Amino acid sequence: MTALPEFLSTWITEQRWYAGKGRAPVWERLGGFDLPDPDGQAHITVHLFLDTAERPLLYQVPLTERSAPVAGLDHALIGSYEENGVTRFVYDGPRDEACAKAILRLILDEGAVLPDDGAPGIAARGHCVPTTPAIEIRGARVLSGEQSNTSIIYDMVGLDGTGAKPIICKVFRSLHHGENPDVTLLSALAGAGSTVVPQSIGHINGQWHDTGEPTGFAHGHLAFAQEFFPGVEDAWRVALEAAEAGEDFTERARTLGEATADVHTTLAGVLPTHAAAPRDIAATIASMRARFDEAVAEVPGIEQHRAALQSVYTRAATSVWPAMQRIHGDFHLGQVLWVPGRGWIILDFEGEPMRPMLERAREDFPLRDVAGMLRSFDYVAGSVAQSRGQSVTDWALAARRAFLDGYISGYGTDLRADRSLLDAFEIDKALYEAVYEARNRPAWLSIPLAAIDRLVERAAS
Ligand SMILES: Nc1ncnc2c1ncn2[C@@H]1O[C@H](COP(=O)(O)OP(=O)(O)O)[C@@H](O)[C@H]1O
Ligand SMILES: O=P(O)(O)O[C@H]1O[C@H](CO)[C@@H](O[C@H]2O[C@H](CO)[C@@H](O)[C@H](O)[C@H]2O)[C@H](O)[C@H]1O
Repeated sequence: MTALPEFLSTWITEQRWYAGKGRAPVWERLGGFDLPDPDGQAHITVHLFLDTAERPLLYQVPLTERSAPVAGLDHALIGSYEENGVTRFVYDGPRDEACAKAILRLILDEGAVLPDDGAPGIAARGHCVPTTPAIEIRGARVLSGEQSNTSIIYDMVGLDGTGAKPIICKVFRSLHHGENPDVTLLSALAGAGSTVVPQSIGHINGQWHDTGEPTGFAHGHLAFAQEFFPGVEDAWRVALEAAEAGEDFTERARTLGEATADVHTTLAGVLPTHAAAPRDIAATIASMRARFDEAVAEVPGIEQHRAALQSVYTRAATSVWPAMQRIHGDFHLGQVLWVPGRGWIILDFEGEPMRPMLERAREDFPLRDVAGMLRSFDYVAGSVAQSRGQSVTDWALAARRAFLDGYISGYGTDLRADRSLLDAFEIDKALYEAVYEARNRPAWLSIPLAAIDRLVERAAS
């Protein structure tokens, strides 16, 4: 395939991971490479397409092309086109086992592939964690459910035929020059022996054309593979069920606080940290003010809090700020799994999807994650009130308190000593959520708006 056919462009714009909804895309191909198919039936190509219609966004689109349709693969068929009188059938790569297997094989074999346009250098290189046992892929399927990327689940078998743990490989759909924090942070945590994240298996690094870079090429992570926990529920579901049943959640909230502190302590031990300089504090306060303006633009009613929030931010600026370090960045109950026999497992260190990737890859304040999880317990109450008309405010308050207790006992700093600083971060997260809900789930907008009212009132008292 040389140019991007219309049917493929339409398909891309319909995918959950396509961010440019509501306008016509303008495509440019910045790179691509072929992966070997051991069966020789499929032509597997990973395309990197840039949409230049507005703010340029680069997408990773693995496809397979076949000369005849494959029985049982209709769900993955995107369309067909003619080339030199021959019809080519185009499939969504991750849903075609040939491509799914080739992606993981590149990681397990630490393979390297050349660009398909003759550009110099390596287009993609797989890296595998040395402790990964010798394993073979038995089957692959795409994870169902809402996702910003595309994850493939692999059933694995040991080379001696014995069972092996399944693997999940996240294929990043939106690509950026530089590190993807999900890979860097989860690899660093797993490498440091943390038991509250999945074990890492490996990742793929890629290179593509970028006239904005001095070398003419950009480099970034294309995919990340890790241990998969089958049949488990995320903490959002576990908490929701407990709240609806009026079940005490404080012990689990406390251990989640401890697990969060464990992640922060480990990250501070293995990756750079630095004391918060006046310019860091000023930049954070400026970003909070910018967030407020963004929220007002999306939800004009928030303007009523302008004066009160000015004093919240002014007061926060004079607080004693903790050191800066790498953090999760978008921490909420949906990012945590409850794994029976193992406990809480924390996932998805990609940071807030609405923040530029460069910002997400910098040191930040751990308070941001604490505030994120506090908001999430409030969301449980908001969701139960909406869906069942049931008030679980006390449940949420107790969970918030227990989470903070667990966090403080593990992290060693009493965050309650200067509650106004933590409140500033919580308000900031609720403003982010107001924008997120206004854009994605207007029916839930009242949840962050009620929290903003409450937090502003408390700050003023
Ligand atoms: N290691 C894992 N084990 C089990 N389920 C997982 C694992 N990693 C991710 N998941 C499931 O996939 C979902 C999406 O993963 P996530 O990392 O949040 O992807 P995305 O960044 O695309 O949203 C999670 O909410 C969880 O349900
Ligand atoms: O897609 P991500 O998981 O990276 O995060 C985005 O979507 C989340 C919703 O799925 C959103 O989280 C908000 O809603 C949750 C309940 O669905 C709640 O638990 C969170 O506390 C709340 O922030 C998240 O903000 C957004 O970045």
